[in-house]
Amino acid sequence: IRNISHRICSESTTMATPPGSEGFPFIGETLHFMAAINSSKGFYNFVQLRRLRYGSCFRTNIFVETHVFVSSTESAKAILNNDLGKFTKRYIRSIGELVGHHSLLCASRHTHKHIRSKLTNLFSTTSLSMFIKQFDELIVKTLRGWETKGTVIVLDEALKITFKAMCKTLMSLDCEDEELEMLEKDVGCVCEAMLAFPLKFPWTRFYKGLQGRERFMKTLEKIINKRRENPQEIHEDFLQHLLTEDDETRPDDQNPSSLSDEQIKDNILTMIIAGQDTTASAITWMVKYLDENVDVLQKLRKEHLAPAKNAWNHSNLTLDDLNHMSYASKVVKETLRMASIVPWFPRLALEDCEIQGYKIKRGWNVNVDSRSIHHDPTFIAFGAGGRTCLGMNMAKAMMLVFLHRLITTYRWEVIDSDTSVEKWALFARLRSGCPIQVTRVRPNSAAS
Ligand code: HEM
Repeated sequence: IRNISHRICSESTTMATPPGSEGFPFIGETLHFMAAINSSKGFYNFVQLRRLRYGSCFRTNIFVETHVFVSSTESAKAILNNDLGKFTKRYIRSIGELVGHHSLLCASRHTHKHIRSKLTNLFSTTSLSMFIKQFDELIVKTLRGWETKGTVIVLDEALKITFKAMCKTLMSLDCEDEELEMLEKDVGCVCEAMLAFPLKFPWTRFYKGLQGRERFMKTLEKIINKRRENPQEIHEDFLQHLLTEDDETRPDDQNPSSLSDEQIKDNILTMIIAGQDTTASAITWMVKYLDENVDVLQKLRKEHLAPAKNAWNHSNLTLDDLNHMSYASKVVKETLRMASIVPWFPRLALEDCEIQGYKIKRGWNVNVDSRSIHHDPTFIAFGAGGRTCLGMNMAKAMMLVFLHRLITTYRWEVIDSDTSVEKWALFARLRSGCPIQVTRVRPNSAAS
């Protein structure tokens, strides 16, 4: 990797730029990109076609900017590790406006480091253990409700569950809290606008996303104000940790280590978006893949229904239980590889440099094409380097808890095997939502 890093750094003026098409004057290949987003193959199809045509490093022009896509594992790791500080993360402008400029996803390198250090504290083993218990209770309750339904749309259910789980752990919001439903709708508007053309007219998807963001922020402000007015109330959640640290070190300008309200709010929204949609999509693909791989499902059932594992079914799951689910962990990993939920990781070149023998100019977007890389055994489902996913253990825990409770409570059959993906979705989501017919496995499990 170090060698590749050096190659990435060594600058040359005689080198060719990566192969590819600049498309039409001014708009480049934006229309092709939008057409892919609006098709059942999804926006990754745009990348895949060009990778096949031009190879593992190619160039295109979308939204009036040059984008390079890289799919060699070594170059990808060097870019993500960013040892030489040549790259910074950058999302397309519309995403920046929607999640907010203080979001971890968009902050400048220096601010990112500061915000990330504050948020990393929240993802401790203690908070993960508490999260697993809460998530398990939520799953058991939800699965109980499936029996009367017969047919369920896995994606819809998983989106509801992961949203509730994130809101509980971030802000202690429970199902009966009136804010929960409002926030869910608002976050939905924001997510749907992530890939929209950034036009601000009242009828556009982008505008509706911005309005969703505004409403979300107002609700969050109310929650924050209520907590400040009632400091005696005890809350064990991420928001409280951030606020307490903030309040204790006030005033902000005298203590640059505290996060401002704007930073806290943008990052609460970011963590919901980063954690809800991704994990729900991964759970849905996992159910589909298992339905298609009967041998794997049988082996999994053996692991989870063995009498020695009865303890898993009669009390809440713990972090230690999840650590002993060895075969299920492999299923989770393989699902993440095959589904490639985050299909590419966007970066910005801060200086002229070289990748795979091609010249990259300062200001170009350099995207790591993770979906292609996932067909290499050393895959990177949660990224690498200083931007590695903060919630990766949380996400894997959610998938394992869901998997255990599902296979020990129900047998299922996928009733629509269509593999088309949802239009406009930033993360790879099944268009059908994966409808399944469920039948109870045994009446004595924890979900009964
Ligand atoms: C299956 C579920 C998930 C997948 C596949 C996933 C994947 C990723 C990937 C690939 C990145 C790095 C992107 C890049 O380098 O450009 C990332 C970043 C991030 N993820 Fe996740 N993630 C998942 C769940 C979660 C959860 C549950 C959270 C909880 C809050 C979370 C929070 C974040 C945050 C905050 C970042 C930004 C980190 C930074 O820029 O420093 N993710 N995720």
